Amino acid sequence: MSITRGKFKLRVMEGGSIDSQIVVVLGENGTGKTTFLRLLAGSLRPDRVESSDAGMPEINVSYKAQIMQSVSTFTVRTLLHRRIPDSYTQPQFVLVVMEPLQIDKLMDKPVVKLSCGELQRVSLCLCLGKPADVYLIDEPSANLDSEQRLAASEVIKRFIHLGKKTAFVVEHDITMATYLADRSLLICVFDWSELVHQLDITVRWDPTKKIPWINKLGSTQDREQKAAGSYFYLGN
Ligand SMILES: Nc1ncnc2c1ncn2[C@@H]1O[C@H](COP(=O)(O)OP(=O)(O)OP(=O)(O)O)[C@@H](O)[C@H]1O
Repeated sequence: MSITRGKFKLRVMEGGSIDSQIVVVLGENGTGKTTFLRLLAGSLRPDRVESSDAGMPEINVSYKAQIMQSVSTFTVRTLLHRRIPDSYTQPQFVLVVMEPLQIDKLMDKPVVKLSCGELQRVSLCLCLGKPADVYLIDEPSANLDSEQRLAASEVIKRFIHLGKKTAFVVEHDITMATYLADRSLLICVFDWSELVHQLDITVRWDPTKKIPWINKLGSTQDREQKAAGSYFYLGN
């Protein structure tokens, strides 16, 4: 499937994941990691879906956004009670998630007064507290100090493995990413212009398939594009 947002285009190829697996999504800023997670979460719709995706199963997901904001005047306790009423009192969830994230210290604070790091811990708790098969966690280490980053990694790892769930985690902190990853997925920008020069090929836009297409070596199109110095021609 693919999605276009302004000048940015992300193409996602078919893949798979298994239970008890954490897939860490890596890539430079702006390469589309959040866009990929939001596609999986269903909060963004692809503008093109290949036929092989047609049988994609409906997945029950829980998503933690990268940018968290809250103007809620509720206390953390009220928020947990409203959003994850079953999980937040469940002994195993308390032990595996809430205690290591030190949520008990935040219970009586109004959400609007939480620091960014505190809000991050509460957001992670809310995400994991929602029953789901796949957890989509965007930058859980942002705003956390090194001790809390370690705690957050352990929480995610134990929760996903114990519950035999699947997680896709976007992470820039390489220590945390290495610790978390059962598997890694690199989202990259493919620099065609560099590659076509190295291979001495030319590429044109195929209007029917709506993809870039490599010209046959020595063909009229290939020779014309080389003569014009236009190795990678995508039209106007
Ligand atoms: N609403 C939008 N309209 C136009 N372009 C957008 C929109 N949202 C995102 N983009 C662009 O899509 C590209 C991918 O954004 P995305 O947030 O998915 O990247 P990212 O890999 O998560 O980045 P980061 O590591 O900085 O969080 C960026 O170039 C961004 O500017």
